Amino acid sequence: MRADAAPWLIVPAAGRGTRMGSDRPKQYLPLGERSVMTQTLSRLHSVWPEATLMLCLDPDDEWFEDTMVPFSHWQRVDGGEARWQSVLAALHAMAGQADEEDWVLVHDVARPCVTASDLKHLLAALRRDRVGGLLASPVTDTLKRQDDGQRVATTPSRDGLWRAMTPQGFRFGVLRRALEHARDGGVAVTDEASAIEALGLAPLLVTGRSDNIKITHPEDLRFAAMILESQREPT
Ligand SMILES: Nc1ccn([C@@H]2O[C@H](COP(=O)(O)OP(=O)(O)OP(=O)(O)O)[C@@H](O)[C@H]2O)c(=O)n1
Ligand SMILES: C[C@](O)(CO)[C@H](O)COP(=O)(O)O
Repeated sequence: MRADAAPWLIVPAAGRGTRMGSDRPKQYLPLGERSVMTQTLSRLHSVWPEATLMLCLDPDDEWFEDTMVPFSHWQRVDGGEARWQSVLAALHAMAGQADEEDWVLVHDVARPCVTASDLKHLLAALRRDRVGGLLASPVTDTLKRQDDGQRVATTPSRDGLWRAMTPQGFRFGVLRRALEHARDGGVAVTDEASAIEALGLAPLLVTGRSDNIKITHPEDLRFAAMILESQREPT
């Protein structure tokens, strides 16, 4: 792969959106004039139009058919029960096509507000690094740990704590090894970075905008619409 080549893109979109509680998986809900999925794919495409996209979908997905995928090169992959299984399925589908050293960026379909400038900044930082890493934002709230009920047990320090976001980017070979290692060891991982950490490596934290939110609950959808509107304004 050329040093400035586009990364591979994996978009896990096989979730069912249970916390959203809508009539369809949240990636198919309208967001402005598009669906959440089309908005997210368009943001990625605006930076890497020539990239190959691996799009993980629920094998029983009934909603995808009308979705506009802006990429010329893309493949549909059957997702798994958990997010990490969807990502691992995509990596397995890339075997024989990707080189061990190729960069792979994994981005949640549920994060439609990621900006082009954060995407470019992330990849540039990863290319200077030996491990890889993720967009993240320092925690700004005071944190509480609950007791056995719903009362405060302690107030842990937020010093050094970050919110993990996506994209998360690693080289193809190490990311596949990390997720297979997590699978074989029964390690519960909710993102790619935690699988890499379980190999004993330390992913790089790349500061990203805090408005790269993950749509999880109904109010997040309204919030995402406002963020997209605000991002149209010159900053
Ligand atoms: N088996 C799964 C589960 C999740 N995802 C994807 O992983 C991302 C983060 O997951 P989350 O926000 O938790 O989405 P859902 O699983 O859809 O939501 P919920 O947990 O509320 O059901 C989403 O882009 C989702 O589509 C996936 O590809 N495969
Ligand atoms: C990958 C992620 O978006 C980073 O914050 C997050 O871990 C996904 O978690 P979820 O439990 O699948 O929503």
